[in-house]
Amino acid sequence: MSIDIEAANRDLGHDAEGLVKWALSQGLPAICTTNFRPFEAVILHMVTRVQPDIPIVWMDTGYNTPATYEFADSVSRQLELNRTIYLPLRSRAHREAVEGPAPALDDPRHEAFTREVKLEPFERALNEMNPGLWFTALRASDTDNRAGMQPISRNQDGIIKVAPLLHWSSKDLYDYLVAHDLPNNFDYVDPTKGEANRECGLHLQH
Ligand SMILES: Nc1ncnc2c1ncn2[C@@H]1O[C@H](COP(=O)(O)OS(=O)(=O)O)[C@@H](OP(=O)(O)O)[C@H]1O
Repeated sequence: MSIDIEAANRDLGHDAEGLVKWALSQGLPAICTTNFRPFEAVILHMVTRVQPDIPIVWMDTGYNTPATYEFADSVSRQLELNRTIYLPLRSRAHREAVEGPAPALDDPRHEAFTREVKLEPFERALNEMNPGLWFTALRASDTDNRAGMQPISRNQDGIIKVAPLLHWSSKDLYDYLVAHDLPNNFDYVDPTKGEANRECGLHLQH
């Protein structure tokens, strides 16, 4: 039976938990990516309530704050996440010894840096896990590109990408954390993005 994405977007577009249940009932191998940015416990809690052992994929660029590493471990323990970490092929120490600190956004080396620390590890994760369904916590307010998205789409790899929280506000996310007694992490930076309302390329290419 073919999957009717259009009907699901129409019927469930603003119902985050309904989207998660609909997606996981399609019988496809699923993953959820996370970077442990602010409010990330919401998506992690929501997907694991329906499928406790769903693979959680984190590309650790090597450039997270100590608070993000602590948060990643404590929320993984609290939710008993089935987490797999994908690391770049070269360590941060190695890269910095020969190339120096992370290049700024306007540095011509920035694109290669992003490919090395985030895109290649993600493509390796896709090759190894071969998911048919991919949950992310993208939000319409993140970037102009995301403002034009639907919560469910099929990406260029043929994977059904689901963003259950696409239409949620920060207040909605905050209220969910409080209601479920979940932690938060605001001490977060991503050297591939520089600014929060930028795309690093992961969601433009996949
Ligand atoms: N490092 C890393 N590891 C795993 N997953 C990651 C990573 N970076 C981005 N993502 C996925 O992309 C979602 C949006 O993240 P960002 O806007 O912060 O960054 S990006 O520009 O898309 O890379 C992000 O959404 P969240 O689910 O909110 O984490 C993830 O699904």
